Amino acid sequence: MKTISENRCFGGMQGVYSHESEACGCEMTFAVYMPPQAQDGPVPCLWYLSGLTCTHENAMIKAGLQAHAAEFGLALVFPDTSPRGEGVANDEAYDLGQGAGFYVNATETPWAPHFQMESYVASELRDLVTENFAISVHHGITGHSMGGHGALTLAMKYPGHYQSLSAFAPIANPTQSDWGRKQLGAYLGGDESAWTAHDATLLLKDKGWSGDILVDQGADDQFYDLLKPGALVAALTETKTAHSYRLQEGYDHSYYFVSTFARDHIAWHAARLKG
Ligand SMILES: N[C@@H](CCC(=O)N[C@@H](CS)C(=O)NCC(=O)O)C(=O)O
Repeated sequence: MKTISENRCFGGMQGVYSHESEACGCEMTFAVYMPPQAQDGPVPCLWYLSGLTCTHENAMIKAGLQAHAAEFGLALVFPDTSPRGEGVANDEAYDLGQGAGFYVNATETPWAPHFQMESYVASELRDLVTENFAISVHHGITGHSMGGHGALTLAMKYPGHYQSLSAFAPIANPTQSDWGRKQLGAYLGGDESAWTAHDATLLLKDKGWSGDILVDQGADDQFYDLLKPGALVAALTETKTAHSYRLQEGYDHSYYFVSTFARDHIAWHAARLKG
């Protein structure tokens, strides 16, 4: 693991690091925020998965999570959204390839050799940060848009991995959306039965979630129709999953929306990760 930068931030440390990823077969960059409480021993860890076009950096500099993480004593991990580099497959579209890994393990050409973001986030990077930082066994997960999809699906796919769950404007029903069908088809192939394990709405009905879920969604989100929040809310209701779904009047899809509700999400996770 290489240190790219470390900056004191709200009494803790915002770091950016890179490492050679076995899962993705390339160098991966990620960011970790350690709160001041970590000086006294391991702290719970909140994973923040970012959306389309993002790197580890967008949320780190725009979501304003660090002040709240310092207040509540949570570490933050910001993974990249895909493998990157010259030898890594890409596409001209902003929503496929580099910057758009969708948190799945690709099985199809040309993506399969590097696009293994599910294993990367759920296993490899988790092991790496747990070994190298004062992080406890308590992990929560959240994310925005494609990252909200990643948070919801990884939490349900890996029971026991994450003890708390929330999302900001998640891609909630990707098998029924152009933000999903295109990418799941490219990465996993045309057999749609392979897609269902990567759709939060379908996973909720199939496997469910053992805890409760906080979802914030902007009512003026310019991508509202692609995100399909209604399908997720219907599944939450149908499965009697405890949740707080908040449709936020006037808010769009941007980091102004994410940063506005960042403290509520940190408080949600902190309350569930202390036990
Ligand atoms: N077509 C848009 C879609 C991308 C987009 O809005 N991405 C969201 C996540 S889905 C984002 O977080 N963008 C980066 C940022 O706002 O810093 C663009 O390329 O700007």
